[in-house]
Amino acid sequence: LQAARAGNAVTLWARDPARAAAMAEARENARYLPGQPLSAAIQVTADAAAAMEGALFALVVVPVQHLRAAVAALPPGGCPLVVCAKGVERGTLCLPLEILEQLRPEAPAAVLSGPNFAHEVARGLPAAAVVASGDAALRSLAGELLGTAGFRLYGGDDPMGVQVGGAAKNVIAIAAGAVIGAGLGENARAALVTRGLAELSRLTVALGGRAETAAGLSGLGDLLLTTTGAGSRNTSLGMELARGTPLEAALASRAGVAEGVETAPALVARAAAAGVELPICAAVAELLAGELSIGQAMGRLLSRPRRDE
Ligand SMILES: NC(=O)C1=CN([C@@H]2O[C@H](COP(=O)(O)OP(=O)(O)OC[C@H]3O[C@@H](n4cnc5c(N)ncnc54)[C@H](OP(=O)(O)O)[C@@H]3O)[C@@H](O)[C@H]2O)C=CC1
Ligand SMILES: O=C(CO)COP(=O)(O)O
Repeated sequence: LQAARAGNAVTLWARDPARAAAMAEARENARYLPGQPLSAAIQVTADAAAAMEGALFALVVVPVQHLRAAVAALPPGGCPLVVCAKGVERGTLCLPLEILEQLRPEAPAAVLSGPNFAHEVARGLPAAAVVASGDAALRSLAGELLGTAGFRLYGGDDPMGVQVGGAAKNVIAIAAGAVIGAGLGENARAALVTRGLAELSRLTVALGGRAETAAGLSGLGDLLLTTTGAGSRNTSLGMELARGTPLEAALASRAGVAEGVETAPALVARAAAAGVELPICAAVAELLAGELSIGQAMGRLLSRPRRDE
């Protein structure tokens, strides 16, 4: 919707032909963005090769645990990819651009991230994001083609920092939701989020990113949105867990993905491999794995003194 609003001819690809046909017919993505009409500039198809033919780039917007399968299913060659997933792949511990690098090593790629609830961007409400890549031509092309006055898109040359921010904020949001759900108050959440930002920054630097990226839109910006926005799937999941809903039931009752769930253990393992301890993210991973009760997790999240805070 934003790409069309910025004046581009857009092809929306969906993997399910029946759903693609329904969207084309209704001119609406009724499942994910109900009530938001698809403008005439948007064509819908289930044919990935047709969607990518002649495209300047493709936005890849699938959850990170499905990114490898989705990209592997794309036709070979094709256009550069701009990935919007926020998380770490379980097993491989890859960040999104690392998955793309393994599958399409020759193709330029970028990551687009920031404080951007999809339903608000879809409505054209003001927002900002960063598009980061080692490929300067791709990041400026994406910025020019997707940015508008109401959707300010900054170019960035620290894709590692941007990816770490997007992954870590989802895990910290589960912790923040748990703190609020447990009735521990706004002071506790602010303390937790600030310490979460310190974890996000440490990991960013350890993986070769820059601390200033952690303080930007894809780090602090998205952390603020996700840990305070009522619409966050990760924060609301944390709230449900704190109120006693079992993880399976909480996941079954929601429509979209909560990336922090699968990302938490992978992020902690990736950090450990880089020699970095992430106490908040580790507590979330152990809570999700059933290794900590909510009470124990709260103790770990809020009581443990940190030498760097
Ligand atoms: N929603 C938001 O506000 C934002 C989300 N993000 C990030 O974007 C990513 C996607 O999130 P979101 O769209 O909300 O997730 P949802 O769970 O709402 O939707 C998942 C989408 O991915 C598709 N999908 C899943 N598996 C595959 C696959 N193997 N091949 C092709 N398509 C697949 C689904 O298609 P189908 O319907 O056919 O199952 C669906 O369109 C996440 O990493 C999230 O963190 C980033 C910024 C904001
Ligand atoms: O990434 C997001 C906003 O920038 C969406 O957050 P949730 O997945 O927690 O809803």
